[in-house]
Amino acid sequence: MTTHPLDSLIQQLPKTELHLHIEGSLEPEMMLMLAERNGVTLNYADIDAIRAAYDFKDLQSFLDLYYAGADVLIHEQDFYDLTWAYLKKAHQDHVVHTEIFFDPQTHTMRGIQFATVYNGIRRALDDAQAKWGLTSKLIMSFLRHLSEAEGFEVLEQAIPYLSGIDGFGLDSSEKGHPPSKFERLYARCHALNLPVVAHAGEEGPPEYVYEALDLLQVKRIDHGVRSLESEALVKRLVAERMPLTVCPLSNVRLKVYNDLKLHPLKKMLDMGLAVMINSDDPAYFGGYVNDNFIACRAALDLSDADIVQLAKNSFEAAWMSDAEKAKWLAEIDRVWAAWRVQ
Ligand code: HPA
Ligand SMILES: [Zn+2]
Repeated sequence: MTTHPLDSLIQQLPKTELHLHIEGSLEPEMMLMLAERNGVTLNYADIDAIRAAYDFKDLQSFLDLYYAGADVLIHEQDFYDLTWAYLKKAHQDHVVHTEIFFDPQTHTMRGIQFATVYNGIRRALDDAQAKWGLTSKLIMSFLRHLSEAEGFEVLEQAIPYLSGIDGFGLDSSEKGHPPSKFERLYARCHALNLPVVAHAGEEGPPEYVYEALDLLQVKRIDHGVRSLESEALVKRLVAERMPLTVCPLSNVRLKVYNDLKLHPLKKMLDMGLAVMINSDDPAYFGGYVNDNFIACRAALDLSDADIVQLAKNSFEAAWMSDAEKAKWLAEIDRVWAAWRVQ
């Protein structure tokens, strides 16, 4: 099969990924391997049985599986192997900078030490920077279906490791758990002088996006696609160039949209929203960053200018210095120009 010319542009462009749950990069092969290594019994006989279970009807049906899958992660080396496998994929996709979420409560609730989780992930991130120059940020996410008190508890456990934690996020079951539930917890995060983001407007209404902006003072909105239901909100997001970390294949798998052709990514780009493409939970949703780009290129008829804009937006919204951003934006223009004349 010949490669579509735009797919070689997608491959060659430097990109960042800003919305990736490291636990969601657990491929079935690694799930089985770790289950065996750690003597954990899985409810699935083989890889096909695991993949067959990836037929989600909404966010919650996915989360049930995602938390169950994480049970195979026990030792520091498991977290290292998980993170390393993702970083290798990111590097192959020419992702040069990634900002990943980890959910410590998913593990501390099962009796795994915070340090075990953190040290494994941190070491893999440091190794990827040393080996490939792949830079990264680590964002600690609170599980919003749990209580505020449990959020404060895990934040306390994180204090000794803050030199290697770059920000905080909010994920898990959105409906019924508005950002306002964590206003005081986020105030404490701000007091620690670290930036914050939150999932909002994935399944939840535009009001949750307003709460994330006004009560939690987020630097980015994760997903945010339901913002489109409010014209006033869109206007504000455009005016503020508030980044929305959009995850197209995730949205289709979790039935936010029934078909990728119905996804508003292109419309959002045309409206001037600061959107970019991310994989969210690539092992569960059918692909990594370039898979998402290629699927969107095909379903939404993206142009080369659209693809370049998405890549540029990914740097605009990244937590890196202006000098680093300028360097990568120039590299994008260089790659685009070379692609056009080939
Ligand atoms: O897509 C998601 N949404 C909310 N919580 C999550 N935790 C992992 N992935 C997700
Ligand atoms: Zn997510």
